[in-house]
Amino acid sequence: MSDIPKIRLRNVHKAFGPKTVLNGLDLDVMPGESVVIIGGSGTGKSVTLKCTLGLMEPDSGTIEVDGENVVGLGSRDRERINHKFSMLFQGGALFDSLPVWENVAFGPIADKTITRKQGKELAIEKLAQVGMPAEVADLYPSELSGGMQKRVGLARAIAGDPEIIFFDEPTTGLDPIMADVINDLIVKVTRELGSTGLSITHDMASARKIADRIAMLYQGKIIWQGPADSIDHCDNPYVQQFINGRADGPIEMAVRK
Ligand SMILES: Nc1ncnc2c1ncn2[C@@H]1O[C@H](COP(=O)(O)OP(=O)(O)OP(=O)(O)O)[C@@H](O)[C@H]1O
Repeated sequence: MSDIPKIRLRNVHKAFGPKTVLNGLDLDVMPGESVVIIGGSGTGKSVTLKCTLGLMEPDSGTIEVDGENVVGLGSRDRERINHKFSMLFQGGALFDSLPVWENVAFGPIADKTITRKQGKELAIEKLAQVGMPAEVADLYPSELSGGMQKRVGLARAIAGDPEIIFFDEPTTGLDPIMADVINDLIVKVTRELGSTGLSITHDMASARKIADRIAMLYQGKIIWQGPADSIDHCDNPYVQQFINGRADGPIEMAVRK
C-alpha cells in the first residue's frame, strides 16, 4: 500500500456568511481504505464531500487527491481528477427517462469510451455484480423499488471502474434488511474493484459495516477517528453520545448554548 493518501484534507475551512461549518478539518483516506464520516445533522458532512468533489470551494486549506492539491483547479484539470471518482447519490439520482442499462452505462457512453452496444453489455455485467438479473436492464427507474434503484445506482457507480467511490447516506430510505443488503454490496464491489471509499452517514449500522475507519465530525473538525471495531470502546463522550443516540450529553449542551 502506498504511503501517499488517496485523499488528504488539511486545515480545511468553510463558512457561509457568519456561520463556520468546517473549521480546520484534517482527514486522510489511504488507498483501498473505506472511511466513513459520521456526525449529526448540519455538522458539515455534505459540505466536506462537496469540497472534496470540487462542487464547492473551501475558503482555505488543501485537498489532495493522489498527492495533488485539487483546490482551485481549472475545469480541464478538474475533469481529469473527476475521472478517478464516482458517487452513489442518496436518492439514486437515476434519469427517469432512460432505461436502467443506459443509466448504468451513462458515464462511459457519454465519455465515448464505449459504444451503446458495449454499454448495454457493460450494464448487464455490472448489474450482475450487484445481484440483479439481465432483464432489469430494460426496465425504467419508476418500475423499481427503492432498494432496486439503490442497486442500480451502485452498478452505475462502479461502471467506470473508479479509483475512489463516494457514498452519500447510502442506506437512507431503506428498510433495515435492504440497508444491510446494500451495505454488503458496497463492501463486495469496492473490494472487487480495489477502490478507495469515502462515505457520509448517520446510520451507525451502515458505518460499522462499510468502514475500515470511522471519523466523527463535530464543530467543523474530526474530533475522533479509529478502526470501525474500536468505536464502541472509545472513551470520547461525544462519540459515545452520538453512537448510542442519547439526548443527554456534551453534544446537547453545545446545542443549548
Ligand atoms: N450552499 C450553502 N449555503 C449556505 N449554507 C449552507 C450551504 N450548504 C450547506 N450549508 C450549511 O452548512 C451546514 C452544514 O450542512 P451539511 O449539509 O454539510 O450538513 P450535514 O452534516 O451533511 O447534515 P445532514 O446529515 O442533515 O445532511 C448547515 O448549517 C447548512 O445549512
